[in-house]
Amino acid sequence: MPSLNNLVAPTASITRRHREARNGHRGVAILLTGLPASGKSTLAQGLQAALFEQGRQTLVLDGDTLRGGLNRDLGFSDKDRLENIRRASELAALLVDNGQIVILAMIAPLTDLRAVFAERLGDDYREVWCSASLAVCESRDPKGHYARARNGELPGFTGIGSPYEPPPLASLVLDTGVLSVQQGVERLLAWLVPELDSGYSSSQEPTMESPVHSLPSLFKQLGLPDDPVSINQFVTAHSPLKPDLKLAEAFFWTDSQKAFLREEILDDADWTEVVDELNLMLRDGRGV
Ligand SMILES: Nc1ncnc2c1ncn2[C@@H]1O[C@H](COP(=O)(O)OS(=O)(=O)O)[C@@H](OP(=O)(O)O)[C@H]1O
Ligand SMILES: Nc1ncnc2c1ncn2[C@@H]1O[C@H](COP(=O)(O)OP(=O)(O)O)[C@@H](O)[C@H]1O
Repeated sequence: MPSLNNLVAPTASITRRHREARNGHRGVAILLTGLPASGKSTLAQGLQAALFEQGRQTLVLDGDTLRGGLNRDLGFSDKDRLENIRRASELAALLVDNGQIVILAMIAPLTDLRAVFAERLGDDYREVWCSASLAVCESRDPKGHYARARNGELPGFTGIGSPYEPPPLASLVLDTGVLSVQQGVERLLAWLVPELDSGYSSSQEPTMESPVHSLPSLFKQLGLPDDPVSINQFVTAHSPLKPDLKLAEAFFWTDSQKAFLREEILDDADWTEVVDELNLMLRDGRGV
C-alpha cells in the first residue's frame, strides 16, 4: 500500500461549487437505515424517481447492490460491516463532491457504524430511520430472509441473530410500518427539498471576492422559469448558438435581458461566472 504521505491530490478544475451552481441544488448524502424489509430500498427508489422527475442529480447506493460488486468480498461480521460502511461512505463523499444527491439504502445497524458516515460526510450527511418494527418487517419478509434466519440458515441476520440499534439522532423518522410507500416518499420530499434549495455546501460558501449565483438565480433574474426542467428546455430550444454571435446579442432575449447580460459581461460583475456558464451551455447544447 502506498504511504499516505506520498499522495498528492490533483487540483480540481471543475469544483463542487461549479457543479452545484449548474445543478441548482446542493450535493448531500441521505442514509435510509432500518431493519431488513423496513422499506429502505423501496423508499430510496421512490425518492430517487421523484427527485429525477424534478430534474435533480441523484442516485441510489443500495447495500444489496454494493455487496454484489464493490463489496462482494465482504460478509456480515462486525468487521466486514464496518468495511462495507467505510467504502460506502468514501463513495458517497466522492459523489456528493460531484454535486449528487446520494441516497444510501443500507441497514448500518449500529450507532458506531452510522458514525462512520457522519464523520466522513460531516455537514453533507442526513440520517432517516425507517422505523417499521421487527414484527412488521418479519411479517413482510419479501426476500424470505427472516424465515431462513429463524431456521438457522442465516446466522447473524440483523434483527434475529444480531442487533439493530435505533438511531436516536435521525433527522427524520418514517414509521414505515404504518405509512404507505407514497406517504413515505412525500414526507421525504417535503423534508429534503427545502434543504437542497436553501444554499450550498458550507465549505464552499461564496466570498466577497467570488460571489456565487446559481443558474436558477440567473434565470430568475432574467425573468425566466428557473426550475431545472425549464432551464433544460430553454437551453435545448436555443442552442447551439452560432460561434460568431455574442450571447447578449441573441435574438431570443428581450431588450432588458440584453442590457442586463451586456452589463454583467462588460463589468466582470457578480453574475459573470454563471453568465459564462450559460454561454457555454448554449454553445454546445448541454443541459443541466
Ligand atoms: N446476516 C445478514 N444480516 C443482514 N442482512 C443480510 C444478511 N445476510 C444477507 N443480508 C442481505 O444484505 C442486505 C444488507 O446489506 P447492508 O450492506 O445494507 O448491511 S450492513 O449495513 O452492512 O449491515 C439485506 O438487505 P435488506 O433486506 O434490503 O436490508 C439482506 O438482503
Ligand atoms: N411505508 C412503506 N415504505 C416502504 N416499504 C413499504 C411500506 N409499506 C409497505 N412496504 C413494503 O415493504 C417491503 C420493503 O422491502 P424493501 O424496500 O426491500 O425493504 P429493505 O430495503 O429495508 O429491506 C416492500 O415490499 C414494500 O412494498
